[in-house]
Amino acid sequence: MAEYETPEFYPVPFPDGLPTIELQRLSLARLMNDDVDQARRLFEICTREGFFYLDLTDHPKGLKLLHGAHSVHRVGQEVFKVPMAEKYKFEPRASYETGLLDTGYKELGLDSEGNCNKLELLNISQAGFFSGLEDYTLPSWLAPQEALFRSTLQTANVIHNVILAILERGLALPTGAFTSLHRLVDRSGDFLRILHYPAPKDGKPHAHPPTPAHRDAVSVALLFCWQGGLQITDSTAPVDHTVEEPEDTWFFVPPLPGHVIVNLGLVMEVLSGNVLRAGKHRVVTPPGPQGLHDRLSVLISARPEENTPMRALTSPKIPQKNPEDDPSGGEEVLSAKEWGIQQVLKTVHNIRRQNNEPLSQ
Ligand SMILES: O=C(O)CCC(=O)C(=O)O
Ligand SMILES: [Fe+2]
Repeated sequence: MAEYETPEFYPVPFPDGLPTIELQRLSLARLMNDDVDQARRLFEICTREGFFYLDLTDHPKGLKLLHGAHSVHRVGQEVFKVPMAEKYKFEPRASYETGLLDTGYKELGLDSEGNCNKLELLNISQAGFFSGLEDYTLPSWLAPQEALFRSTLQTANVIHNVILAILERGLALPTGAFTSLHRLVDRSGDFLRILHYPAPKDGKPHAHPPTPAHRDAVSVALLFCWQGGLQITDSTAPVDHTVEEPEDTWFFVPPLPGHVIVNLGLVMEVLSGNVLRAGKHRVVTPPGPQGLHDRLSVLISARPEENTPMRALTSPKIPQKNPEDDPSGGEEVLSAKEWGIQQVLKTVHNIRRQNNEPLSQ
């Protein structure tokens, strides 16, 4: 068995016979070695489904990230056991309701005893550690993991930027057009997130997906998971949730050992004038007997520096809006921070609506 394999994270195999999608597999080593064909495939995927598997086992940076994610998984197995009252003390930023969900604890569903029964998140802020602009202190039950979180965020930032550099070349943008907006030290909403989906107590799948259909309000997301549950859709239903995607348009993306699932976020749609596409996805209760086990995932996402104007960049490959087509004189351009808060709030409200909970809590 290869040293990066972690069979203990896979309590039950992914069941056969389910609708699954075979995402393309790209190689980190080939992307990092400027392999032209591999870069072309990456660009094409990002103009279509916006989801792919990235093999991390063929490059030292990839192996480093993989080991980091495994260690974070082990941390996740322990830290969610901390009493709820302690977890609530690790607060999200106090802007609007949720801020950018880049730091702090958040649960999305409680049982009658006040314990989380659906989904809880721990967010660790990259800017908190690296921007030098804040005094970022983790609660005592997370503080021993600071070095692990720092090194995992740092390695992920390198890989985010490998992908962003390929996308800026594909769009014929000047070198640095994307990467200079995603520096490790920027003030941004970048985060490392541990997600915990407790297994339903009655053993039956949740009536509603614990994470409903959405696209991430980020630039690039790196998702590690070990249980099934992640699904993507080929439905063209609008993302405003006025129309539900038909059930038969959802396909499972099974976890693949040694690989991270990469998905492009909505920021890249905006900056590329919709040439690049963010992948719509959701997370349902893990299928079959996997549903009897808690699900943990680790998500490491890059966002642009918080003052970045959220509008299309200029390039011959990016269709430019003609101001004469817009009698209102153009929409207000939000900063990455304002825009991100709006997007996160939409997703959180959608979860609450689905759970029949009041919208502000
Ligand atoms: O837990 C997962 O597998 C995905 C979570 C997700 O989509 C998100 O937090 O945006
Ligand atoms: Fe997501």
